Amino acid sequence: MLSIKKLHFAYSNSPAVLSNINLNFSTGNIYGLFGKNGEGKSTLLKLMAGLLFPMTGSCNLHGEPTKKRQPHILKDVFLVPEDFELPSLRIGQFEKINSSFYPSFSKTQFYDLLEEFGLSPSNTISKLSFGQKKKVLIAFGIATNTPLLLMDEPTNGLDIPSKSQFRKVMASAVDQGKCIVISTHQVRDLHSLINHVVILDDSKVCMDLPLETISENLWFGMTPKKNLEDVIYTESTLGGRAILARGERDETEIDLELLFNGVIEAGVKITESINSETHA
Ligand SMILES: Nc1ncnc2c1ncn2[C@@H]1O[C@H](COP(=O)(O)OP(=O)(O)OP(=O)(O)O)[C@@H](O)[C@H]1O
Repeated sequence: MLSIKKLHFAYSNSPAVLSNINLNFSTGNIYGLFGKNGEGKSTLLKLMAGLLFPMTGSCNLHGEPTKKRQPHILKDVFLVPEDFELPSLRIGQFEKINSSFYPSFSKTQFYDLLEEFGLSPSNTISKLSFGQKKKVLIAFGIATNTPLLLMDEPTNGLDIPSKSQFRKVMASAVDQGKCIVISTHQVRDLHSLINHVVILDDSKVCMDLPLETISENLWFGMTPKKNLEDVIYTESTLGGRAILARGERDETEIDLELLFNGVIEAGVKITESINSETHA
């Protein structure tokens, strides 16, 4: 669906934010996009949405460059940004004005989602809190039913019950015709939601794998492994020492936070370990 090839991007004369990025995003998947602060996650999402343009390389949706901003391409992508300004309108008015850009927009779905989030179409947006405004955008984004839905830190500003609501709402929004990409630092908010991990580090993609491949090849746990040679990365936690090790075909639940820290600290060892297993 969306294909990024040899993409380079820098802001004016600054060093490259993204360098030689190659990624493919396909329908039926929910991608988790992770990276440290300033690694270029928001920049990548904006490039995907056609809001920024690659310096070299390409970013194509349905084979056409998003940078051309053609209406028949833009109708198929919606970005829920991290920071935003919304007009001082009632939610219902906002919906009437903006829904016309998205042919598959469902007003019923939007209103149902608003209700789920405890909001009403008669609410005035400027009188809402940041978290409530974010809920309006999340609900609107899902209701656009665009084949590509991009979300930048969607759970930032949401309270604890709303984070569970977010997971529930997202799970109901997934279908085989959609591709969803969610960038976040709140990895626990994506628990059991994503099925593919993309990690950016040092301007590059350092992991791009389905969760299935990760769980087949890596072992996550708290108990010390007998065979210390298998251990790739460890870190202290309140409950003891968390361990990331080479898999033994006994699948364990993926700890996304441990995976992220492990990839940043011991990336090559992890990639080599997965490659050697998958090529065995
Ligand atoms: N408009 C801009 N002009 C110049 N530099 C920018 C601009 N926006 C972002 N940057 C720089 O580009 C780099 C990547 O920023 P970006 O916001 O994409 O990172 P991020 O991974 O989303 O970060 P975070 O996790 O902190 O949200 C950072 O070094 C940032 O300072």
